Amino acid sequence: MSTLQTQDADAVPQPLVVRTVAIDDPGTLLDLLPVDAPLAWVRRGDGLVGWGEVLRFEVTGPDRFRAAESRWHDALAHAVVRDEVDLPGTGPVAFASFAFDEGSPAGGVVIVPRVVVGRRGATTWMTTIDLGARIGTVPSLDAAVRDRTPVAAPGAVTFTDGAVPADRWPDVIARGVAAIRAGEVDKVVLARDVIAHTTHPLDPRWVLDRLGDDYPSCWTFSVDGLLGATPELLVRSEKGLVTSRVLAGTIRRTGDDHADLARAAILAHSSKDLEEHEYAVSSVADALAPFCSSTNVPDVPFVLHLPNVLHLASDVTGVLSSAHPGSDAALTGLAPSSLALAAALHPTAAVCGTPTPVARALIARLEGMERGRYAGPVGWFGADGDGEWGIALRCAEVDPDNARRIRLFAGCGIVAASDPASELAESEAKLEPMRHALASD
Ligand SMILES: C=C(O[C@H]1C=CC=C(C(=O)O)[C@@H]1O)C(=O)O
Repeated sequence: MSTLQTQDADAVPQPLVVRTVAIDDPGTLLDLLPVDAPLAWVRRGDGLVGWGEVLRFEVTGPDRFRAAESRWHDALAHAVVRDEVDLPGTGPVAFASFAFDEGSPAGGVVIVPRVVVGRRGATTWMTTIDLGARIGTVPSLDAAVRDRTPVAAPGAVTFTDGAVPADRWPDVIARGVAAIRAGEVDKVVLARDVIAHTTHPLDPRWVLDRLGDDYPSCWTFSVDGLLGATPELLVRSEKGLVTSRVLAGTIRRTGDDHADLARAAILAHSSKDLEEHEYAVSSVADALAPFCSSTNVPDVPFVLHLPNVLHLASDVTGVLSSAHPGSDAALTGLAPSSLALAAALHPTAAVCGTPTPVARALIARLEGMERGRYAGPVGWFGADGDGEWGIALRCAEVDPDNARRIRLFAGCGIVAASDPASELAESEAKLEPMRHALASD
């Protein structure tokens, strides 16, 4: 496991100096972002945006979540914090995203921004984070965003095959179905990628603005070149309450509202989709149970309507028990952080399969693609460990060496009754948000 941070490792670590103040309504959060390395976690206009980099930790391997958490604790150990708002997302905040696979070179990255602007309902705030300085006055937001360059369109976009060409992907699915019918696994989630080539280097804000407008019920995120709008919340942990929005089971929308209502009814009664969904819900409920004194797992999913697809969805909730046997929390008396919960939940059967270890091995054998940070946890956490982590879906990764090259991802849950051609069509529907967000019209 390796970690890396922007501070000189041999130097005496300087304390973080953090100040949060209430500010007047700054308008749309995403509109505040700079072109370089924007950070975002926004849904329905609420959430956090950030920029600048006070600290950066890079982690790899099976221990990547724990390593990230311990670096964050170290950074906070001597922090000087003045928080005049005291809400989730105020005070010290770090954004992070992690690879799906423990062996992935993508590992994970934690970024502590210089400036965070947040909104929760009618309350808006700004946090400034620095190293080693004394708490001073907070610069005005106007000063912080004065020299923003206008958002630029990417120009014409062409798409080429990713690791597995689209016309060969149904074979991959067929092999997954065969493995299920042979009794190897109950469910496996298989994914593909597509490469977008833009005329101009991508301005991430172009994509984020469009995703935020088109998919307001999703969590629009941006962390270190990974951009997307995910409908799936891996876990939110806030003052002892945990929530997870589990999705699995999908049908494409037609564009005709009347026809889509009929499709919603078909989805809600599809035994293939209900089976796919049940595996995902169980994986989340089972992973949360050891941490919770009580959980609420809906018996029946609801249908989530997105502009491109309809999903079967279940909101699983729980109350954290402060100390479960055998845990760090049992020793410390502290509840697990949101990142510890995300680590315990990942990978759910919405992105991996059932049983998890066999599905993971099957993905490695069949998929023919390095997932990178696609399908991994992405989100933010604060000094008290509370935070929100989505599953990085409906997303794309900008090539760090070529901002005209962007990798888009989509995957599908496969069960015994899955049809390869239908799954290819479903993956196209899941690519639609990013394809559209990249278009210049
Ligand atoms: C793996 C993806 O979606 C998951 C989440 C919702 C529905 C899914 C499905 O119906 O297959 C997938 O489990 C993806 O969008 O890349």
